[in-house]
Amino acid sequence: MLAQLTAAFRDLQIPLRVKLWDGKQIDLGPTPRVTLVVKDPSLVAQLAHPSLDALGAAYVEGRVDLEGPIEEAIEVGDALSTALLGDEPPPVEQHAAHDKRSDAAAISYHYDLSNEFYRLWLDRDMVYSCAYFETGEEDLNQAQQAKLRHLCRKLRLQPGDRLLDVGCGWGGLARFAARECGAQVYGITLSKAQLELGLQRVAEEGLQGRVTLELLDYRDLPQDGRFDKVVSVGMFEHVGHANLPLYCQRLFGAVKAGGLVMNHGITSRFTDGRPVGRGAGEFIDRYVFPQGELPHLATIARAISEAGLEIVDVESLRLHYARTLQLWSQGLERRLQKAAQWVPEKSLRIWRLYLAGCAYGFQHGWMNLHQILAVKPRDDGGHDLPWTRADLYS
Ligand SMILES: C[S@@+](CC[C@H](N)C(=O)[O-])C[C@H]1O[C@@H](n2cnc3c(N)ncnc32)[C@H](O)[C@@H]1O
Repeated sequence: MLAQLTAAFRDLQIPLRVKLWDGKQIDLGPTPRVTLVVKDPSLVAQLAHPSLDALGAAYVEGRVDLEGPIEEAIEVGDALSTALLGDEPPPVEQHAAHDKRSDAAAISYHYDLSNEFYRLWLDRDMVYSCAYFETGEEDLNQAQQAKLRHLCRKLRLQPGDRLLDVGCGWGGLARFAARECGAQVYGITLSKAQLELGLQRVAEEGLQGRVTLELLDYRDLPQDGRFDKVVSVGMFEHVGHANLPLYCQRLFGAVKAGGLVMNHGITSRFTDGRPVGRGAGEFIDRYVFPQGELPHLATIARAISEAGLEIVDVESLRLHYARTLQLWSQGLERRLQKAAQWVPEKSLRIWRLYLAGCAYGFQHGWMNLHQILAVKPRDDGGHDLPWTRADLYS
């Protein structure tokens, strides 16, 4: 078996050293930058067919260790996987059925991990979604504030506007919209840990009269058109293909006629929503976002339109998310020892791979990020948007 592996690795020219359990070493290229320490002989067969899921699982389960910078390990892992498996896209996957109970469990798994852990590498406001860079040189705090401003501008938020924030996280956008734009905000999340810290931060800023945060599933949103504007940021990735029509109907039912809806989230590269990256999608599903699904822009655009909303503006921010994830990953890598105090070793290994891997995936176009702005037209077909986008950049 080992001879097979050595033969498979020959001539690959990848800067990787494989250190085996018995002390033997195989260098795949002249100047290895990353070392894969294989602790378990039964892994040899998998190494000859290295899907990113199998490689990631071996690291998460502690059957291999990595030496070298995490972003280089991702690059080398992808090179190895591409060399030995080729670049065939995976088959179309079956999409999961989603219900409130399984969605709540999936959300708790990810977001209730530890507020202290997330605080270590997110920005001050703990915004957990793609930031917005005007030059690419900004730090995370600046870029997340710019993102919140960009969203509020696109929503043309006015003092007194009633804003619904679907999937509000730790409440960064809700507080920004109340503080900077004078909006009345109602935010919902399914994560108890997020809600607890979110409420604490609202109170610390004295915004209790203007920001209400609650634990609520989007399926239970009021449907009487009471909101002037609706925003959903980094949330619809949890909804699932099967429920996209229902999700969009709930947004439609929540907003008044003439009101605006912003859906900001990750979209798939493939129109049929199949996962990308030789097993990277399976890894994310298994360890990072159980039940997460990425629809293509065309799929979410169809669901939004069929719900009765009219799409008026779409912006791709793929490279903004690559940069955001790179900054998150670098932040975590700088604080690994502290992070280990807040989460088990297995979780730390998962989040290290997830952040560095997604930075790489966005950079290489495995997925995209779209902000989709829509209006709920009034009966006469009118709405209140200005004629041009000039106000966004003034
Ligand atoms: C990636 S976080 C984004 C948080 C926030 N919008 C931000 O940008 O920082 C996704 C959010 O969606 C929420 N969420 C996911 N599924 C939900 C559901 N079924 N109902 C309500 N909220 C949900 C999660 O609880 C979490 O707050």
